[in-house]
Amino acid sequence: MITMKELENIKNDIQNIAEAILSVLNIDVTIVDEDFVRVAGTGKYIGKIGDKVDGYSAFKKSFIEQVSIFIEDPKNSPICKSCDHIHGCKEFAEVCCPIVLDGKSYGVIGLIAFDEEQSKIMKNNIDDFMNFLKKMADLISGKLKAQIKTEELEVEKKKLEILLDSMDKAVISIDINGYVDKYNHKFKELFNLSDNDLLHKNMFDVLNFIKRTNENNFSKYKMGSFSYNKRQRNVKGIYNINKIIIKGKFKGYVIDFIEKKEAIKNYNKMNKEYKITLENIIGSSNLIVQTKRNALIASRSMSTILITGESGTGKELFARSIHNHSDRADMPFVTVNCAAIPDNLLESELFGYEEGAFTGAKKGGKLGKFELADKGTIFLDEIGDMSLHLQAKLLRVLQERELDKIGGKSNIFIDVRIIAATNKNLEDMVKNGSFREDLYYRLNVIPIKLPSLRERREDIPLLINYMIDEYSNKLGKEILGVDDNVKHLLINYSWPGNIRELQNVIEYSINMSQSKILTLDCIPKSLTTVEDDVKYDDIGQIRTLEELEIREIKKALDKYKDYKKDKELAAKALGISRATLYRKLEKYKDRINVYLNQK
Ligand SMILES: Nc1ncnc2c1ncn2[C@@H]1O[C@H](COP(=O)(O)OP(=O)(O)OP(=O)(O)O)[C@@H](O)[C@H]1O
Repeated sequence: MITMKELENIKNDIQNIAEAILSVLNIDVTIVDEDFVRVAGTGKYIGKIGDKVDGYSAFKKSFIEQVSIFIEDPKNSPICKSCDHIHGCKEFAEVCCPIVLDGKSYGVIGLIAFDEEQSKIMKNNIDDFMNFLKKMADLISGKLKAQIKTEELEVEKKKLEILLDSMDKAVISIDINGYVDKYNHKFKELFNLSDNDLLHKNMFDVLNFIKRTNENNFSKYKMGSFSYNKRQRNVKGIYNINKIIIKGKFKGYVIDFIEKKEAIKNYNKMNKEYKITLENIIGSSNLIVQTKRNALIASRSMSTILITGESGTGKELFARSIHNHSDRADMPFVTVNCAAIPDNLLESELFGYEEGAFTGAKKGGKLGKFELADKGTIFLDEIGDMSLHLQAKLLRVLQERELDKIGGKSNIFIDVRIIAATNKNLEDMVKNGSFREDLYYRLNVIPIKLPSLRERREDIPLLINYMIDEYSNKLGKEILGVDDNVKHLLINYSWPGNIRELQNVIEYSINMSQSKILTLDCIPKSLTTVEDDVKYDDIGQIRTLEELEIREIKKALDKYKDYKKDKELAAKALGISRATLYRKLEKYKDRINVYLNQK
């Protein structure tokens, strides 16, 4: 918001307009700003520019009410009665018009007749005079608008410059041909460049690790790594290219650069913020307690770990906790999902490549995840999905502890702890030839098998409470717990998706819940309506006769729910009388009525 008197800023333009009016109409002009200080004038007003004219009542009225005013006879006009200068007034007639922009008055422009002749001309052509004056006032407000916009843009520009300079990334913007537009201090510092090195220069000449290219294929390169060795600076790092597109038109690029050591520092910082430990893994069942104990012992060793378990059992959580308990905790923990990256990209993702390794390889080469994890831990998730070709490469890394980069002249020694995980049965895969036996033994030095949720049902109430707390906070709802029916259902469900599925169910239910206690009506229908044989697993789970009875009654009621004689038909199907069915419904009313209400 500009606060200084705006007309003052364009006073030269205004004076030119005043003189133009005089030369057309041959009548003197005076223009005042919002404080009634004269900013322009002609004739006898020239010497009075800068004077305050607050006694002019017609100007005041015009300014406040935003109306044009014509005063035919100043000495007798009611408007002029309150004017301080009424007695010594030398005016014969006057027209004034407010200068208005976006509903706000900024000043007044006035034409003053100082003799009979001028007054006559004015009176005879008053409509034209008014129109003309209005046009001139619009001209001034147009100039004012442009001036305000320019100042706003300057403020924005300054803010952006400060913002750019306070960034800890080096940033440069270039036009579509690569000519340097803006850059920040960090950019000059990173590459040891001065303003002279950059002024009117082409960035592709200054930083020749970025390939000069045309718009279409440049866009392919969204990021890359670089190695810059010039002007006593030897830096390696990563850059990101962002296209500037305005109204569908391509206007240039903004490129940011980050040094490798900074990137690693940031990576570590992010990891540190996610400092999960074994104590945070919820569960007090014998199975999970024993698994946590094994994980803690494994964390103290440098040997490779293979974590197995169904999807959603917490394999990544365990891997992170093991890293965080190890003496590598302050170094990076780098995750690679071997199933999510296409095989042809996985090799360069894992091992990186040297500059010029193949056509299309980025200048400066690429850092692999193994290098990024130096002195830390690499977590190879879904290892069972790795191709046989890459399995051979990984085996070499495990055996030699050396990285053979694509196109690399020398091998790089790596100090990385490996934790692999899979939900596949690797032994079966070894048998059918889809997983290398030698790699399997190299990975499986310390095996950790995570139990499924249904093998540790006693942990479910604990997990439910923990997740209710977590999601209530996240979703801003006050949920205190679950009712007995929900608890019963969740404990007995088979949980094929394990803890991740439980998390989803709790999040969904909290979203749906209208009360502070979760009831069956907010549980996903998929859980409450699945066939009991699916809902309950059969591994070692023995159901009570009462449960079986309830299950069969529910089934019968469900089957005949659309029939008029539903109870009679259900009783018949169950081989009992209607009276017995009603007796049982009364007995199990809590569990069966809730079930019925959901239908
Ligand atoms: N014991 C636990 N206590 C609390 N949350 C847990 C626990 N185990 C797992 N989780 C949570 O469950 C979700 C799934 O865990 P994670 O991703 O580690 O499983 P995963 O076995 O690696 O799954 P996938 O095989 O599908 O990759 C995560 O959000 C994790 O935080």
